[in-house]
Amino acid sequence: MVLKVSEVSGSLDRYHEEFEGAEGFLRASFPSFGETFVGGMALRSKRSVSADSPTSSCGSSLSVASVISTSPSKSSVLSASSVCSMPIPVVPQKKYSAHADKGNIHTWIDAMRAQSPPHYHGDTVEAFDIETTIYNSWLEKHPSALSSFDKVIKHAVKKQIVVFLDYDGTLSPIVEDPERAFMSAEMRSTVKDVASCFPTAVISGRSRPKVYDFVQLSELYYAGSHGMDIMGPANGSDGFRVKGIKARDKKGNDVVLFQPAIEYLPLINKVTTALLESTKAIKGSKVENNKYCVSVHFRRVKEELWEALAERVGNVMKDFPTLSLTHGRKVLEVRPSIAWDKGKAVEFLLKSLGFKDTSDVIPIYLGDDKTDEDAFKMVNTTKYGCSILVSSVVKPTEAKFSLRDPLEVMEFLRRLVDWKK
Ligand SMILES: O=P(O)(O)OC[C@H]1O[C@H](O[C@H]2O[C@H](CO)[C@@H](O)[C@H](O)[C@H]2O)[C@H](O)[C@@H](O)[C@@H]1O
Repeated sequence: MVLKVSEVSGSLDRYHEEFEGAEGFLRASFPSFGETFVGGMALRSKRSVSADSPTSSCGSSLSVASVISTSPSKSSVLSASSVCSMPIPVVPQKKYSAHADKGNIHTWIDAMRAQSPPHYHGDTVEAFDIETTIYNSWLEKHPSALSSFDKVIKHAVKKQIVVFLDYDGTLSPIVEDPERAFMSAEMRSTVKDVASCFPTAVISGRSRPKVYDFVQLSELYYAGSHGMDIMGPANGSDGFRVKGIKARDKKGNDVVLFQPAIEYLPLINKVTTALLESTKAIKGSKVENNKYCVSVHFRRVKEELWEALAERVGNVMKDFPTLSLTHGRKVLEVRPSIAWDKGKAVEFLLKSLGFKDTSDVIPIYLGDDKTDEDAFKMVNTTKYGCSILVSSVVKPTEAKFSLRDPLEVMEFLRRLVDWKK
């Protein structure tokens, strides 16, 4: 059986209706949940192949050599005098849902699946055709940033491009073991070239020192913990509404360190200990402390144990009412309930770079995950902003453009460099 394009488009529209219906239901049932929930297209077949199946790493081995401290507890990059005198900025509180009832647990699990939907590699050539047709129909709404390259750089002659890069799934392929998510030497050298042409920042859910260890390029700006730990340039940051702490990196450069969730540090360490204890019996689970947030990984846990794991996470959360849960690709993330996200980090960095008027700049943001959606939204509010989702499967997204995988990301970045040169 071969479906006509119109029939497939119909399925896609029906899917969107169902997704929106589910989101409406969730909003009604859990008023605060709409802020974090994102659904996704779960095209399932009996013999599906995961979009996130382990990919071999082509990365080089990494050594710990950085301008940034690798110990989350030490601020070795800072000159002591700079740290103490600055007030901790007050960031408005934002409530996410973290109730551990069964309804929510299933919602978390569905939301995690939605971020990593399987490829619909059905049993037949026709099934493959359907998948391709549905993907192509989605591509019409989120065209490839490669085929639309001229559109992306249309205004770039007179404006300054600033590049924002997510790490996992964007610069490095998704792999089973988060400790081995290396980026390739080619990608590193490409990002280095990008940074020699445009201001470039990496914005990751990882802790800042950890993502630095993976990337190993001192010429970039880094925001770790989903933007809650930013090291940016000192120039141009004066006058910014929420000031960072003036500091100096190991090379003697002036930088600004901005950590809006700093007072949550003891709590994050406490919840990490509690999560480690409560999840240790679940085989394959992993708790990763990302300094201002904590990831609980489901990727190596058998699917039949996902509910038990989510339930344990939910039970721990009951003791931490000021923390919230969000989700990503086979991961639940515990974070402070503050109104700060990757979008705010992009805004902060743009202002820190001196772009108070965003119509002077072309921010280009590339990311693959739910938490990148906040950054897409922010970039879309700017006149020339370019938001790019990295995904080889259909996902609901705010991004205007798409790229399939880190290899296409590298090709896109190369074209940016070539265009500049
Ligand atoms: O914002 P990012 O840089 O994309 O970080 C988001 C999370 O990425 C990592 O987890 C994801 O990648 C792992 C390695 O490929 C994969 O095993 C895992 O299933 C993914 O969720 C990282 O380990 C998390 O701490 C980050 O929050």
